[in-house]
Amino acid sequence: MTPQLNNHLTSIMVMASDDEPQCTKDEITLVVLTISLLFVLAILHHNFQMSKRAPAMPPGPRTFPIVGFLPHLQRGQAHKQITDMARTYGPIFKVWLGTKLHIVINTPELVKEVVHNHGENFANRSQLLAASVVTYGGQDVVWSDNTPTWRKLRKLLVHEVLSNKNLEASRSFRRDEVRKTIKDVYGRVGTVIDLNEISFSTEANVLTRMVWENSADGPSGAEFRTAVTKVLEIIGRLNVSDYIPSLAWFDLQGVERDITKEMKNLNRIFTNIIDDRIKSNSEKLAVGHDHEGGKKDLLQILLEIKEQKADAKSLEITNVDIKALLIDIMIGGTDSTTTVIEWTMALIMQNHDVMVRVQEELTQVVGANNIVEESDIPKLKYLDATIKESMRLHPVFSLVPRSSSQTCEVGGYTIPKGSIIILNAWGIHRDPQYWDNPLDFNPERFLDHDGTEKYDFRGNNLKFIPFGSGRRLCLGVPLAEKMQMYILASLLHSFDWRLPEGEEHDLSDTYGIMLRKKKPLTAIPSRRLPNINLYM
Ligand code: HEM
Repeated sequence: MTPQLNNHLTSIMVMASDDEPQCTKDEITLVVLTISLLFVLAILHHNFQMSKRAPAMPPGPRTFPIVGFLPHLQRGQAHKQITDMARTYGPIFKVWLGTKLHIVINTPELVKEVVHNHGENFANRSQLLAASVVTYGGQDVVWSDNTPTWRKLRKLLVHEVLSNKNLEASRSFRRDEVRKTIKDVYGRVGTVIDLNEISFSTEANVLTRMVWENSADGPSGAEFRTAVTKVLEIIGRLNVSDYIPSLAWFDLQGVERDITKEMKNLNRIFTNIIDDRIKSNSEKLAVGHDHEGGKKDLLQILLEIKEQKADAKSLEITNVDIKALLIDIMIGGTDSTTTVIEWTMALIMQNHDVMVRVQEELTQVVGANNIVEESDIPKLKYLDATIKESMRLHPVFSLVPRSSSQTCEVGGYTIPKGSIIILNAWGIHRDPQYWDNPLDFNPERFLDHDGTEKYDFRGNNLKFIPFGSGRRLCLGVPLAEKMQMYILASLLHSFDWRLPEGEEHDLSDTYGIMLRKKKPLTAIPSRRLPNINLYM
Protein backbone atom coordinates (compact mmCIF):
# COMPACT_ATOMS: atom_id res chain seq x y z
CA MET A 1 0.00 0.00 0.00
CA THR A 2 1.46 3.39 -0.93
CA PRO A 3 1.88 5.93 1.84
CA GLN A 4 -0.59 8.26 0.11
CA LEU A 5 -3.31 5.61 -0.02
CA ASN A 6 -2.58 4.64 3.53
CA ASN A 7 -3.02 8.26 4.59
CA HIS A 8 -6.21 8.57 2.66
CA LEU A 9 -7.72 5.47 4.26
CA THR A 10 -6.61 6.63 7.66
CA SER A 11 -8.24 9.99 7.14
CA ILE A 12 -11.49 8.27 6.10
CA MET A 13 -11.37 6.13 9.25
CA VAL A 14 -10.70 9.25 11.30
CA MET A 15 -13.55 11.02 9.61
CA ALA A 16 -15.71 8.01 10.34
CA SER A 17 -14.91 8.02 13.99
CA ASP A 18 -14.93 11.83 14.29
CA ASP A 19 -17.98 12.46 12.19
CA GLU A 20 -20.19 9.39 12.33
CA PRO A 21 -23.42 10.82 10.75
CA GLN A 22 -21.51 11.88 7.59
CA CYS A 23 -20.21 8.33 7.08
CA THR A 24 -23.68 6.75 7.55
CA LYS A 25 -25.04 9.08 4.87
CA ASP A 26 -22.46 7.81 2.39
CA GLU A 27 -23.18 4.26 3.27
CA ILE A 28 -26.87 4.84 2.85
CA THR A 29 -26.23 6.51 -0.51
CA LEU A 30 -24.18 3.53 -1.60
CA VAL A 31 -26.87 1.09 -0.52
CA VAL A 32 -29.60 3.12 -2.23
CA LEU A 33 -27.56 3.34 -5.40
CA THR A 34 -26.89 -0.38 -5.36
CA ILE A 35 -30.56 -1.21 -4.79
CA SER A 36 -31.63 1.22 -7.54
CA LEU A 37 -29.15 -0.32 -9.92
CA LEU A 38 -30.38 -3.82 -9.12
CA PHE A 39 -33.96 -2.63 -9.53
CA VAL A 40 -33.24 -1.09 -12.94
CA LEU A 41 -31.44 -4.26 -14.00
CA ALA A 42 -34.38 -6.35 -12.83
CA ILE A 43 -36.81 -4.21 -14.85
CA LEU A 44 -34.61 -4.38 -17.92
CA HIS A 45 -34.34 -8.15 -17.53
CA HIS A 46 -38.11 -8.45 -17.08
CA ASN A 47 -38.80 -6.31 -20.13
CA PHE A 48 -36.30 -8.29 -22.13
CA GLN A 49 -37.98 -11.56 -21.07
CA MET A 50 -41.42 -10.11 -21.81
CA SER A 51 -40.33 -8.88 -25.21
CA LYS A 52 -39.08 -12.40 -25.91
CA ARG A 53 -42.40 -13.90 -24.83
CA ALA A 54 -45.11 -11.46 -26.01
CA PRO A 55 -44.72 -8.96 -28.82
CA ALA A 56 -45.96 -5.43 -28.35
CA MET A 57 -49.49 -4.33 -29.10
CA PRO A 58 -50.02 -2.72 -32.51
CA PRO A 59 -49.18 0.98 -32.88
CA GLY A 60 -51.94 3.55 -32.73
CA PRO A 61 -52.78 7.15 -31.94
CA ARG A 62 -52.20 8.59 -28.48
CA THR A 63 -55.57 9.02 -26.84
CA PHE A 64 -57.11 10.54 -23.74
CA PRO A 65 -57.83 8.33 -20.73
CA ILE A 66 -61.45 7.08 -20.42
CA VAL A 67 -62.78 8.67 -23.64
CA GLY A 68 -59.94 7.46 -25.86
CA PHE A 69 -60.29 8.53 -29.49
CA LEU A 70 -64.06 9.08 -29.22
CA PRO A 71 -63.94 12.91 -29.29
CA HIS A 72 -62.02 12.77 -32.60
CA LEU A 73 -64.26 10.24 -34.33
CA GLN A 74 -65.95 11.90 -37.30
CA ARG A 75 -69.68 11.30 -37.33
CA GLY A 76 -70.84 9.30 -40.35
CA GLN A 77 -67.31 9.14 -41.78
CA ALA A 78 -65.56 6.58 -39.53
CA HIS A 79 -64.85 4.31 -42.55
CA LYS A 80 -62.82 7.03 -44.28
CA GLN A 81 -61.13 8.25 -41.12
CA ILE A 82 -60.02 4.74 -40.17
CA THR A 83 -58.70 4.10 -43.68
CA ASP A 84 -56.70 7.36 -43.50
CA MET A 85 -55.29 6.32 -40.12
CA ALA A 86 -53.98 3.08 -41.66
CA ARG A 87 -51.69 5.25 -43.80
CA THR A 88 -50.10 6.62 -40.62
CA TYR A 89 -50.14 3.60 -38.33
CA GLY A 90 -49.87 0.73 -40.77
CA PRO A 91 -51.94 -2.30 -41.80
CA ILE A 92 -52.84 -3.22 -38.24
CA PHE A 93 -53.35 -0.57 -35.59
CA LYS A 94 -55.04 -0.07 -32.28
CA VAL A 95 -57.39 2.68 -31.25
CA TRP A 96 -59.10 3.10 -27.91
CA LEU A 97 -62.71 4.11 -28.27
CA GLY A 98 -63.78 4.95 -24.75
CA THR A 99 -62.36 2.20 -22.57
CA LYS A 100 -62.60 -0.41 -25.32
CA LEU A 101 -59.57 -1.47 -27.28
CA HIS A 102 -60.24 -1.70 -31.02
CA ILE A 103 -57.84 -3.35 -33.46
CA VAL A 104 -58.28 -2.35 -37.09
CA ILE A 105 -57.28 -4.84 -39.80
CA ASN A 106 -56.53 -3.30 -43.18
CA THR A 107 -55.09 -5.95 -45.50
CA PRO A 108 -56.36 -9.25 -46.93
CA GLU A 109 -53.29 -11.04 -45.52
CA LEU A 110 -54.17 -9.93 -41.99
CA VAL A 111 -57.89 -10.67 -42.54
CA LYS A 112 -56.74 -14.22 -43.36
CA GLU A 113 -54.92 -14.45 -40.04
CA VAL A 114 -58.01 -13.24 -38.20
CA VAL A 115 -60.84 -15.11 -39.91
CA HIS A 116 -59.02 -18.30 -40.91
CA ASN A 117 -55.75 -18.90 -39.00
CA HIS A 118 -57.35 -17.75 -35.73
CA GLY A 119 -60.94 -18.18 -36.89
CA GLU A 120 -62.19 -19.80 -33.70
CA ASN A 121 -60.63 -17.10 -31.53
CA PHE A 122 -62.12 -14.24 -33.53
CA ALA A 123 -65.60 -15.67 -33.97
CA ASN A 124 -67.10 -13.61 -31.16
CA ARG A 125 -69.07 -10.42 -31.67
CA SER A 126 -68.99 -7.43 -29.43
CA GLN A 127 -72.58 -6.67 -28.71
CA LEU A 128 -73.91 -3.14 -28.95
CA LEU A 129 -76.34 -2.24 -26.22
CA ALA A 130 -79.17 -1.41 -28.64
CA ALA A 131 -78.61 -4.63 -30.61
CA SER A 132 -78.74 -6.59 -27.38
CA VAL A 133 -82.18 -5.15 -26.59
CA VAL A 134 -83.52 -6.04 -30.05
CA THR A 135 -82.21 -9.61 -29.90
CA TYR A 136 -83.42 -10.46 -26.40
CA GLY A 137 -79.89 -10.18 -25.01
CA GLY A 138 -78.11 -11.64 -28.04
CA GLN A 139 -80.25 -14.79 -28.26
CA ASP A 140 -79.97 -14.61 -32.05
CA VAL A 141 -77.24 -15.49 -34.55
CA VAL A 142 -75.94 -12.07 -35.65
CA TRP A 143 -75.00 -10.69 -32.24
CA SER A 144 -74.31 -13.72 -30.10
CA ASP A 145 -70.81 -14.88 -29.19
CA ASN A 146 -69.23 -18.06 -30.48
CA THR A 147 -71.16 -20.36 -28.12
CA PRO A 148 -72.57 -23.88 -28.69
CA THR A 149 -76.05 -22.30 -28.94
CA TRP A 150 -74.87 -19.88 -31.64
CA ARG A 151 -73.35 -22.78 -33.59
CA LYS A 152 -76.58 -24.78 -33.39
CA LEU A 153 -78.82 -21.85 -34.29
CA ARG A 154 -76.56 -20.91 -37.21
CA LYS A 155 -76.64 -24.49 -38.48
CA LEU A 156 -80.40 -24.52 -38.12
CA LEU A 157 -80.80 -21.28 -40.13
CA VAL A 158 -78.39 -22.41 -42.86
CA HIS A 159 -79.55 -26.01 -43.30
CA GLU A 160 -83.17 -26.02 -42.27
CA VAL A 161 -84.53 -22.52 -42.75
CA LEU A 162 -82.60 -20.78 -45.54
CA SER A 163 -81.73 -24.05 -47.30
CA ASN A 164 -81.70 -24.31 -51.11
CA LYS A 165 -84.83 -26.43 -50.90
CA ASN A 166 -86.72 -23.79 -48.94
CA LEU A 167 -85.43 -20.98 -51.15
CA GLU A 168 -86.60 -22.91 -54.20
CA ALA A 169 -89.99 -23.50 -52.59
CA SER A 170 -90.45 -19.75 -52.09
CA ARG A 171 -89.62 -18.81 -55.68
CA SER A 172 -93.27 -17.98 -56.45
CA PHE A 173 -93.37 -15.41 -53.60
CA ARG A 174 -90.42 -13.60 -55.10
CA ARG A 175 -91.97 -13.70 -58.57
CA ASP A 176 -95.34 -12.38 -57.32
CA GLU A 177 -93.79 -9.55 -55.35
CA VAL A 178 -91.39 -8.43 -58.09
CA ARG A 179 -94.29 -8.47 -60.58
CA LYS A 180 -96.36 -6.33 -58.22
CA THR A 181 -93.50 -3.83 -58.00
CA ILE A 182 -93.16 -3.63 -61.79
CA LYS A 183 -96.90 -3.05 -62.09
CA ASP A 184 -96.75 -0.39 -59.39
CA VAL A 185 -93.82 1.43 -61.06
CA TYR A 186 -95.63 1.22 -64.41
CA GLY A 187 -98.55 3.04 -62.83
CA ARG A 188 -96.12 5.82 -61.85
CA VAL A 189 -94.20 6.15 -65.14
CA GLY A 190 -93.01 9.73 -65.68
CA THR A 191 -93.11 10.57 -61.97
CA VAL A 192 -90.34 10.73 -59.37
CA ILE A 193 -89.79 7.44 -57.53
CA ASP A 194 -87.74 6.78 -54.39
CA LEU A 195 -85.65 3.74 -55.38
CA ASN A 196 -84.90 2.77 -51.79
CA GLU A 197 -88.58 2.77 -50.93
CA ILE A 198 -89.68 0.50 -53.77
CA SER A 199 -86.74 -1.89 -53.27
CA PHE A 200 -87.41 -2.05 -49.54
CA SER A 201 -91.09 -2.82 -49.91
CA THR A 202 -90.39 -5.51 -52.51
CA GLU A 203 -87.72 -7.15 -50.34
CA ALA A 204 -89.80 -6.81 -47.16
CA ASN A 205 -92.89 -8.27 -48.87
CA VAL A 206 -90.85 -11.22 -50.15
CA LEU A 207 -89.35 -11.86 -46.73
CA THR A 208 -92.63 -11.48 -44.85
CA ARG A 209 -94.26 -13.96 -47.23
CA MET A 210 -91.35 -16.37 -46.84
CA VAL A 211 -91.43 -16.02 -43.08
CA TRP A 212 -95.15 -15.86 -42.23
CA GLU A 213 -97.04 -16.29 -45.48
CA ASN A 214 -99.81 -18.19 -43.76
CA SER A 215 -100.47 -15.55 -41.10
CA ALA A 216 -103.54 -13.60 -42.05
CA ASP A 217 -102.75 -10.44 -40.11
CA GLY A 218 -99.03 -9.84 -40.21
CA PRO A 219 -97.91 -6.21 -40.22
CA SER A 220 -98.30 -4.20 -43.39
CA GLY A 221 -95.16 -3.51 -45.49
CA ALA A 222 -95.26 0.17 -44.49
CA GLU A 223 -95.65 -0.62 -40.77
CA PHE A 224 -92.78 -3.04 -40.93
CA ARG A 225 -90.54 -0.70 -42.93
CA THR A 226 -91.02 2.05 -40.35
CA ALA A 227 -90.15 -0.34 -37.51
CA VAL A 228 -87.02 -1.76 -39.21
CA THR A 229 -85.74 1.63 -40.35
CA LYS A 230 -86.14 3.06 -36.86
CA VAL A 231 -84.44 0.08 -35.19
CA LEU A 232 -81.46 0.26 -37.57
CA GLU A 233 -81.18 4.01 -37.12
CA ILE A 234 -80.99 3.58 -33.34
CA ILE A 235 -78.47 0.69 -33.53
CA GLY A 236 -76.37 2.83 -35.90
CA ARG A 237 -76.10 5.74 -33.43
CA LEU A 238 -72.72 6.15 -31.77
CA ASN A 239 -73.78 5.28 -28.24
CA VAL A 240 -71.32 6.42 -25.58
CA SER A 241 -72.57 3.63 -23.27
CA ASP A 242 -71.13 1.04 -25.69
CA TYR A 243 -67.65 2.50 -25.27
CA ILE A 244 -67.70 3.62 -21.66
CA PRO A 245 -69.87 0.95 -20.01
CA SER A 246 -69.72 2.66 -16.63
CA LEU A 247 -71.91 5.40 -18.15
CA ALA A 248 -74.53 2.95 -19.46
CA TRP A 249 -76.60 3.44 -16.36
CA PHE A 250 -77.19 7.10 -17.26
CA ASP A 251 -78.23 6.36 -20.87
CA LEU A 252 -76.92 9.83 -21.75
CA GLN A 253 -78.20 9.87 -25.34
CA GLY A 254 -81.47 8.08 -24.61
CA VAL A 255 -80.50 5.17 -26.89
CA GLU A 256 -81.68 2.50 -24.48
CA ARG A 257 -84.93 4.37 -23.91
CA ASP A 258 -85.60 4.70 -27.66
CA ILE A 259 -84.67 1.14 -28.60
CA THR A 260 -86.73 -0.30 -25.73
CA LYS A 261 -89.75 1.62 -27.02
CA GLU A 262 -89.21 0.38 -30.59
CA MET A 263 -88.59 -3.14 -29.39
CA LYS A 264 -91.91 -3.17 -27.55
CA ASN A 265 -93.58 -2.54 -30.87
CA LEU A 266 -91.52 -5.15 -32.73
CA ASN A 267 -91.97 -7.72 -29.97
CA ARG A 268 -95.74 -7.19 -30.04
CA ILE A 269 -95.80 -7.80 -33.82
CA PHE A 270 -93.74 -11.01 -33.57
CA THR A 271 -95.48 -12.32 -30.44
CA ASN A 272 -98.92 -11.90 -32.03
CA ILE A 273 -97.84 -13.70 -35.18
CA ILE A 274 -96.32 -16.63 -33.28
CA ASP A 275 -99.22 -16.94 -30.83
CA ASP A 276 -101.78 -16.84 -33.64
CA ARG A 277 -99.89 -19.49 -35.53
CA ILE A 278 -99.61 -21.80 -32.52
CA LYS A 279 -103.35 -21.39 -31.94
CA SER A 280 -104.24 -22.04 -35.57
CA ASN A 281 -101.92 -25.08 -35.68
CA SER A 282 -103.61 -26.67 -32.69
CA GLU A 283 -107.08 -25.91 -34.15
CA LYS A 284 -106.05 -27.59 -37.40
CA LEU A 285 -104.65 -30.54 -35.53
CA ALA A 286 -107.90 -30.84 -33.59
CA VAL A 287 -109.90 -31.21 -36.81
CA GLY A 288 -107.29 -33.47 -38.43
CA HIS A 289 -105.61 -30.94 -40.81
CA ASP A 290 -101.98 -30.17 -40.63
CA HIS A 291 -99.49 -28.50 -42.93
CA GLU A 292 -98.41 -31.73 -44.57
CA GLY A 293 -98.67 -31.35 -48.30
CA GLY A 294 -99.18 -27.60 -48.02
CA LYS A 295 -96.48 -24.94 -48.40
CA LYS A 296 -94.68 -24.28 -45.13
CA ASP A 297 -93.42 -20.83 -44.36
CA LEU A 298 -90.28 -20.31 -42.26
CA LEU A 299 -92.26 -19.71 -39.09
CA GLN A 300 -93.98 -23.05 -39.49
CA ILE A 301 -90.65 -24.75 -40.12
CA LEU A 302 -89.19 -23.19 -36.96
CA LEU A 303 -92.21 -24.13 -34.84
CA GLU A 304 -92.01 -27.72 -36.05
CA ILE A 305 -88.29 -27.81 -35.30
CA LYS A 306 -89.11 -26.51 -31.85
CA GLU A 307 -91.50 -29.42 -31.27
CA GLN A 308 -89.09 -32.04 -32.62
CA LYS A 309 -86.05 -30.71 -30.80
CA ALA A 310 -87.96 -30.50 -27.56
CA ASP A 311 -88.73 -34.21 -27.98
CA ALA A 312 -85.16 -35.05 -28.91
CA LYS A 313 -83.77 -32.71 -26.23
CA SER A 314 -80.94 -31.99 -28.73
CA LEU A 315 -81.64 -28.30 -29.08
CA GLU A 316 -84.58 -26.91 -27.28
CA ILE A 317 -85.55 -23.70 -28.97
CA THR A 318 -88.03 -21.40 -27.33
CA ASN A 319 -90.48 -18.89 -28.74
CA VAL A 320 -87.98 -16.17 -27.77
CA ASP A 321 -85.27 -17.92 -29.86
CA ILE A 322 -87.70 -18.06 -32.76
CA LYS A 323 -88.48 -14.35 -32.42
CA ALA A 324 -84.74 -13.51 -32.30
CA LEU A 325 -84.11 -15.59 -35.44
CA LEU A 326 -87.01 -13.98 -37.29
CA ILE A 327 -85.64 -10.56 -36.31
CA ASP A 328 -82.24 -11.57 -37.75
CA ILE A 329 -83.84 -12.53 -41.04
CA MET A 330 -86.17 -9.55 -41.29
CA ILE A 331 -83.76 -6.88 -40.08
CA GLY A 332 -80.58 -8.45 -41.50
CA GLY A 333 -82.21 -9.13 -44.84
CA THR A 334 -84.27 -6.12 -45.78
CA ASP A 335 -82.29 -2.92 -45.43
CA SER A 336 -78.96 -4.47 -46.47
CA THR A 337 -80.27 -5.76 -49.80
CA THR A 338 -82.20 -2.54 -50.39
CA THR A 339 -79.11 -0.41 -49.80
CA VAL A 340 -77.08 -2.50 -52.29
CA ILE A 341 -79.82 -2.00 -54.89
CA GLU A 342 -79.86 1.75 -54.29
CA TRP A 343 -76.06 2.12 -54.59
CA THR A 344 -75.97 -0.02 -57.73
CA MET A 345 -78.77 1.93 -59.41
CA ALA A 346 -77.04 5.22 -58.54
CA LEU A 347 -73.77 4.01 -60.07
CA ILE A 348 -75.45 2.62 -63.18
CA MET A 349 -77.33 5.85 -63.74
CA GLN A 350 -74.16 7.87 -63.36
CA ASN A 351 -72.31 5.66 -65.88
CA HIS A 352 -74.37 5.67 -69.04
CA ASP A 353 -72.20 3.14 -70.89
CA VAL A 354 -72.70 0.65 -68.03
CA MET A 355 -76.48 1.21 -68.19
CA VAL A 356 -76.40 0.51 -71.94
CA ARG A 357 -74.40 -2.71 -71.47
CA VAL A 358 -76.62 -3.96 -68.64
CA GLN A 359 -79.74 -3.36 -70.72
CA GLU A 360 -78.23 -4.92 -73.85
CA GLU A 361 -77.43 -8.04 -71.84
CA LEU A 362 -81.00 -8.13 -70.49
CA THR A 363 -82.43 -7.84 -73.99
CA GLN A 364 -80.17 -10.63 -75.17
CA VAL A 365 -80.76 -13.02 -72.26
CA VAL A 366 -84.38 -12.26 -71.36
CA GLY A 367 -85.74 -10.92 -74.65
CA ALA A 368 -87.77 -7.76 -75.27
CA ASN A 369 -90.99 -9.77 -75.20
CA ASN A 370 -90.46 -11.42 -71.85
CA ILE A 371 -90.24 -10.50 -68.20
CA VAL A 372 -87.19 -11.43 -66.15
CA GLU A 373 -87.43 -14.84 -64.48
CA GLU A 374 -85.19 -16.11 -61.70
CA SER A 375 -83.88 -18.73 -64.10
CA ASP A 376 -82.34 -15.91 -66.20
CA ILE A 377 -80.18 -14.72 -63.30
CA PRO A 378 -77.16 -17.07 -63.71
CA LYS A 379 -76.81 -15.86 -67.32
CA LEU A 380 -76.64 -12.15 -66.43
CA LYS A 381 -72.86 -12.02 -66.05
CA TYR A 382 -72.40 -8.31 -66.69
CA LEU A 383 -75.11 -7.34 -64.20
CA ASP A 384 -73.50 -9.64 -61.63
CA ALA A 385 -70.12 -7.94 -62.25
CA THR A 386 -71.80 -4.53 -61.91
CA ILE A 387 -73.31 -5.41 -58.53
CA LYS A 388 -69.96 -6.76 -57.32
CA GLU A 389 -68.23 -3.57 -58.42
CA SER A 390 -70.89 -1.54 -56.59
CA MET A 391 -70.35 -3.62 -53.42
CA ARG A 392 -66.59 -3.18 -53.75
CA LEU A 393 -66.85 0.60 -53.78
CA HIS A 394 -69.71 0.87 -51.31
CA PRO A 395 -69.75 -2.20 -49.02
CA VAL A 396 -72.93 -1.86 -46.99
CA PHE A 397 -71.13 -3.26 -43.93
CA SER A 398 -67.87 -1.37 -44.41
CA LEU A 399 -66.44 -2.14 -40.98
CA VAL A 400 -67.15 -5.73 -39.93
CA PRO A 401 -66.88 -6.21 -36.15
CA ARG A 402 -65.52 -9.30 -34.42
CA SER A 403 -64.11 -9.86 -30.97
CA SER A 404 -61.34 -12.07 -29.54
CA SER A 405 -61.97 -14.74 -26.93
CA GLN A 406 -58.25 -15.28 -26.14
CA THR A 407 -55.07 -13.22 -26.28
CA CYS A 408 -53.19 -14.10 -29.45
CA GLU A 409 -50.75 -12.80 -32.02
CA VAL A 410 -51.70 -11.23 -35.35
CA GLY A 411 -49.28 -9.62 -37.79
CA GLY A 412 -46.50 -9.93 -35.21
CA TYR A 413 -48.47 -8.00 -32.55
CA THR A 414 -50.25 -9.07 -29.40
CA ILE A 415 -54.02 -8.80 -29.54
CA PRO A 416 -55.41 -8.99 -26.00
CA LYS A 417 -58.44 -11.09 -25.13
CA GLY A 418 -61.70 -9.15 -25.47
CA SER A 419 -60.37 -6.69 -28.07
CA ILE A 420 -62.85 -5.58 -30.72
CA ILE A 421 -61.54 -6.39 -34.18
CA ILE A 422 -62.63 -4.25 -37.11
CA LEU A 423 -62.22 -5.77 -40.57
CA ASN A 424 -61.90 -2.68 -42.73
CA ALA A 425 -63.67 -3.88 -45.88
CA TRP A 426 -64.02 -0.32 -47.17
CA GLY A 427 -60.27 0.32 -46.99
CA ILE A 428 -59.30 -3.06 -48.49
CA HIS A 429 -61.79 -2.67 -51.35
CA ARG A 430 -60.18 0.66 -52.30
CA ASP A 431 -56.52 -0.13 -51.69
CA PRO A 432 -54.36 0.53 -54.80
CA GLN A 433 -52.08 -2.30 -53.65
CA TYR A 434 -54.86 -4.76 -54.53
CA TRP A 435 -56.96 -2.99 -57.16
CA ASP A 436 -55.98 -1.13 -60.33
CA ASN A 437 -57.42 2.38 -60.35
CA PRO A 438 -59.48 1.50 -57.28
CA LEU A 439 -61.66 4.60 -57.35
CA ASP A 440 -62.90 3.94 -60.90
CA PHE A 441 -66.29 2.25 -61.32
CA ASN A 442 -65.34 -0.56 -63.66
CA PRO A 443 -67.51 -3.73 -63.62
CA GLU A 444 -65.14 -5.28 -66.19
CA ARG A 445 -62.73 -6.15 -63.40
CA PHE A 446 -65.25 -8.72 -62.08
CA LEU A 447 -65.85 -10.42 -65.43
CA ASP A 448 -64.22 -13.82 -65.56
CA HIS A 449 -62.70 -13.68 -68.99
CA ASP A 450 -60.74 -16.86 -68.40
CA GLY A 451 -63.80 -18.69 -67.05
CA THR A 452 -62.57 -18.96 -63.46
CA GLU A 453 -64.48 -17.26 -60.69
CA LYS A 454 -62.00 -14.97 -58.99
CA TYR A 455 -64.44 -13.24 -56.68
CA ASP A 456 -67.53 -14.67 -55.06
CA PHE A 457 -69.70 -13.42 -52.23
CA ARG A 458 -68.42 -16.06 -49.83
CA GLY A 459 -65.23 -14.29 -48.87
CA ASN A 460 -62.98 -16.84 -50.60
CA ASN A 461 -60.84 -14.04 -51.99
CA LEU A 462 -60.09 -11.79 -49.04
CA LYS A 463 -59.59 -8.71 -51.22
CA PHE A 464 -63.38 -8.70 -51.59
CA ILE A 465 -65.42 -9.27 -48.43
CA PRO A 466 -68.82 -7.50 -48.70
CA PHE A 467 -70.49 -10.43 -46.86
CA GLY A 468 -67.58 -11.03 -44.46
CA SER A 469 -65.69 -14.33 -44.44
CA GLY A 470 -65.03 -17.45 -42.40
CA ARG A 471 -67.10 -18.81 -39.54
CA ARG A 472 -69.38 -15.78 -39.32
CA LEU A 473 -69.86 -15.24 -43.04
CA CYS A 474 -73.31 -13.80 -43.79
CA LEU A 475 -75.70 -16.71 -43.97
CA GLY A 476 -78.17 -14.78 -46.12
CA VAL A 477 -75.82 -14.79 -49.16
CA PRO A 478 -77.92 -17.13 -51.35
CA LEU A 479 -81.10 -15.14 -50.72
CA ALA A 480 -79.43 -11.73 -50.99
CA GLU A 481 -77.72 -12.72 -54.23
CA LYS A 482 -81.02 -13.82 -55.77
CA MET A 483 -82.99 -10.82 -54.58
CA GLN A 484 -80.57 -8.07 -55.55
CA MET A 485 -80.10 -9.56 -59.02
CA TYR A 486 -83.80 -10.21 -59.55
CA ILE A 487 -85.03 -6.77 -58.44
CA LEU A 488 -82.32 -4.85 -60.33
CA ALA A 489 -82.71 -6.94 -63.50
CA SER A 490 -86.49 -6.42 -63.45
CA LEU A 491 -86.29 -2.66 -62.87
CA LEU A 492 -83.69 -2.20 -65.61
CA HIS A 493 -85.33 -4.53 -68.14
CA SER A 494 -88.79 -3.05 -67.80
CA PHE A 495 -87.85 0.63 -67.54
CA ASP A 496 -85.39 3.30 -68.58
CA TRP A 497 -84.41 5.61 -65.73
CA ARG A 498 -83.35 9.24 -65.59
CA LEU A 499 -82.70 11.72 -62.80
CA PRO A 500 -85.41 14.28 -62.01
CA GLU A 501 -84.96 17.71 -63.66
CA GLY A 502 -82.21 19.74 -61.98
CA GLU A 503 -80.87 16.78 -59.93
CA GLU A 504 -77.13 16.07 -59.95
CA HIS A 505 -75.55 12.63 -59.60
CA ASP A 506 -74.54 12.29 -56.00
CA LEU A 507 -72.57 9.45 -54.43
CA SER A 508 -71.83 10.93 -51.00
CA ASP A 509 -72.24 8.49 -48.13
CA THR A 510 -72.85 8.31 -44.42
CA TYR A 511 -71.87 5.49 -42.07
CA GLY A 512 -74.01 4.30 -39.18
CA ILE A 513 -74.24 0.55 -38.82
CA MET A 514 -74.57 0.56 -42.62
CA LEU A 515 -72.99 2.62 -45.36
CA ARG A 516 -75.89 4.50 -46.90
CA LYS A 517 -76.32 7.06 -49.60
CA LYS A 518 -76.46 10.39 -47.86
CA LYS A 519 -79.15 11.57 -50.22
CA PRO A 520 -81.79 8.98 -51.16
CA LEU A 521 -81.82 8.11 -54.86
CA THR A 522 -84.87 9.32 -56.74
CA ALA A 523 -85.41 8.69 -60.45
CA ILE A 524 -88.05 8.87 -63.16
CA PRO A 525 -88.94 5.65 -65.00
CA SER A 526 -90.15 5.36 -68.59
CA ARG A 527 -91.55 2.27 -70.28
CA ARG A 528 -88.96 0.17 -72.12
CA LEU A 529 -90.78 -2.95 -73.36
CA PRO A 530 -93.14 -2.87 -76.35
CA ASN A 531 -95.79 -5.22 -74.96
CA ILE A 532 -98.05 -3.55 -72.38
CA ASN A 533 -99.12 -6.94 -71.03
CA LEU A 534 -95.62 -7.38 -69.58
CA TYR A 535 -96.51 -4.70 -67.04
CA MET A 536 -99.78 -6.23 -65.84
C1 HEM B 1 -76.87 -7.52 -49.60
C2 HEM B 1 -77.31 -7.94 -48.47
C3 HEM B 1 -76.46 -8.35 -47.29
C4 HEM B 1 -75.19 -7.97 -46.93
C5 HEM B 1 -74.27 -6.99 -47.65
C6 HEM B 1 -74.85 -8.69 -45.72
C7 HEM B 1 -73.63 -8.60 -45.05
C8 HEM B 1 -73.32 -9.26 -43.90
C9 HEM B 1 -72.05 -9.18 -43.22
C10 HEM B 1 -70.86 -8.34 -43.65
C11 HEM B 1 -72.12 -9.98 -42.13
C12 HEM B 1 -71.00 -10.21 -41.09
C13 HEM B 1 -70.08 -11.30 -41.61
C14 HEM B 1 -68.83 -11.56 -40.81
O1 HEM B 1 -68.74 -11.25 -39.61
O2 HEM B 1 -67.88 -12.12 -41.39
C15 HEM B 1 -73.44 -10.57 -42.11
C16 HEM B 1 -73.89 -11.44 -41.15
C17 HEM B 1 -75.17 -11.97 -41.16
N1 HEM B 1 -76.15 -11.80 -42.11
FE1 HEM B 1 -75.99 -10.71 -43.77
N2 HEM B 1 -75.92 -9.47 -45.37
C18 HEM B 1 -76.92 -9.31 -46.31
C19 HEM B 1 -78.14 -9.96 -46.38
C20 HEM B 1 -78.59 -10.85 -45.46
C21 HEM B 1 -79.84 -11.57 -45.54
C22 HEM B 1 -80.81 -11.50 -46.71
C23 HEM B 1 -79.94 -12.31 -44.39
C24 HEM B 1 -81.03 -13.26 -43.95
C25 HEM B 1 -82.08 -13.58 -44.58
C26 HEM B 1 -78.75 -12.06 -43.60
C27 HEM B 1 -78.48 -12.61 -42.38
C28 HEM B 1 -77.27 -12.51 -41.71
C29 HEM B 1 -76.99 -13.17 -40.46
C30 HEM B 1 -77.96 -14.04 -39.65
C31 HEM B 1 -75.66 -12.84 -40.12
C32 HEM B 1 -74.90 -13.28 -38.88
C33 HEM B 1 -74.05 -14.49 -39.16
C34 HEM B 1 -73.21 -14.86 -37.95
O3 HEM B 1 -72.80 -13.98 -37.21
O4 HEM B 1 -73.00 -16.06 -37.76
N3 HEM B 1 -77.95 -11.18 -44.28
N4 HEM B 1 -74.15 -10.13 -43.20
